[in-house]
Amino acid sequence: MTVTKYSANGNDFVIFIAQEHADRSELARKLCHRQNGVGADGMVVVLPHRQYDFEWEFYNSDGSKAAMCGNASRAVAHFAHEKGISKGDKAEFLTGAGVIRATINGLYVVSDMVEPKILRDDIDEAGERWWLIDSGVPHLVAVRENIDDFDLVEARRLREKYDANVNICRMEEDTLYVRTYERGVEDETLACGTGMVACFIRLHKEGKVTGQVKVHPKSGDELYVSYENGVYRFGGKVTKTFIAETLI
Ligand SMILES: N[C@@H](CCC[C@H](N)C(=O)O)C(=O)O
Repeated sequence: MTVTKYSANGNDFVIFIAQEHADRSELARKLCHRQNGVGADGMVVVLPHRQYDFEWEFYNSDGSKAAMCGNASRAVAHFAHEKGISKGDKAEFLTGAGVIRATINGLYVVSDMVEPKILRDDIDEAGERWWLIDSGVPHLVAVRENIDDFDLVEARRLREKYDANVNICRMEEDTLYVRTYERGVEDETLACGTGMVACFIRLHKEGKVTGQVKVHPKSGDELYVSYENGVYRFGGKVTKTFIAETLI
């Protein structure tokens, strides 16, 4: 099977085309394995769809399925564009969280995110106020002055308790710094798109940001998140790292 490997600012994915839905959890675990497989945070299966350019199945590296992945949405939009699955500079595809519309400009890809849901804004844990936001998948968000000391043991506990990804973020001038412990990878990842967007949403709802901000995930790359005409939008570069013939 031929797979394409992408990195979206350090969040990496194995992508391939299939013709029908199937339970591919075992395959996701194998391909995403860092030593015995290709190695990735997630796996995307591109499937035909009557109405949209395509639809996807998204799997985390532990084989669990997720409704949405912001970074993979940008990587797969680039993949579909290159393969001619989508036409022009736009891609429209169905995820478990709804339809994503992406714009491809060279390696720079912008995704219009699904309408978010604020599930809770009153969670007190570890001396902080957390919001639980569904930006396609559930994210806990805390805003801090310092995000250098991300306690991964505590993040793991919160991830289990709320069945959510866990983010801490800091706003400094016009830049949002974000760190994310990802559900399904069960560790901190170098970037998480829906996590960066969830952090922006909290700050936006609290009136602390307007328009557009630069975002730096742990990888140190620069992306941006914005709110324009009622839509949360998220953009940054993607990297196609290799194409491989897998034997597993
Ligand atoms: N890395 C993703 C999020 C992938 C899904 C998440 N791990 C979950 O299971 O909720 C992103 O860029 O948004």
